[in-house]
Amino acid sequence: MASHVINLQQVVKSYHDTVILDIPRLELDYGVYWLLGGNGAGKTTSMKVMAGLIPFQGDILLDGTISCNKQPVQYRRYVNYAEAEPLYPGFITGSDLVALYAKTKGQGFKDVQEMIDLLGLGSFIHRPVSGYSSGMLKKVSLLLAFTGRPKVILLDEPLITLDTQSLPLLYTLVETFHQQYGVTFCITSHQPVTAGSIQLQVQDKNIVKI
Ligand SMILES: Nc1ncnc2c1ncn2[C@@H]1O[C@H](COP(=O)(O)OP(=O)(O)OP(=O)(O)O)[C@@H](O)[C@H]1O
Repeated sequence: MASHVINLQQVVKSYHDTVILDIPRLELDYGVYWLLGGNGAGKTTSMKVMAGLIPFQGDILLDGTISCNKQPVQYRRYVNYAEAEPLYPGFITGSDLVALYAKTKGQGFKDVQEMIDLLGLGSFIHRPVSGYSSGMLKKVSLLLAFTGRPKVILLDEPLITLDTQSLPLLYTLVETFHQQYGVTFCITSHQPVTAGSIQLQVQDKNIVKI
């Protein structure tokens, strides 16, 4: 039987003495998941834990073999994350970020220049990010989440600050990466990004399928 793409085992995340997440087990197979929950429920914390970006107790297995806590570098190579409100040092350019990601993530499924053109980033990608609007920053962070050859892409509030013309482009990228490249998505959003997404909810510190 095929392994689960993501398998959370006894995951507990606390900030100081306050337990924010307590997830005894959660198994996610290939799919597009839509993560719901009220303000402060723990959606962003869940995404950062699944991205392997913040410490937590327990473990997460990718494809049944790669442990987030024991093989963090390998794990993070295959799990991409775009945060809700991206922040980068002001002096760096979008192109610098793309070059850095290309170097660390390796050859991507899709040509980066093609995605730059698709998302309309060409006119500012060579400028320092200190001059970007929040929507421009958001587009760059989304582009970076689609670099390399991820097995999982986590998108935290990908729709906020994006203009209406960009929404269908993002939907297309998600569909393409899911259907053609076999990528599993977990997305927090106030509206579904794709039809047929599987709903999850952060409820009482746990993540449950609804
Ligand atoms: N760095 C931190 N230090 C301490 N507490 C934190 C930290 N980050 C988040 N929290 C707390 O963890 C809880 C969950 O926060 P989180 O940002 O994950 O919620 P969320 O569901 O994404 O909320 P929202 O919908 O408002 O963005 C909240 O009570 C928040 O105050």
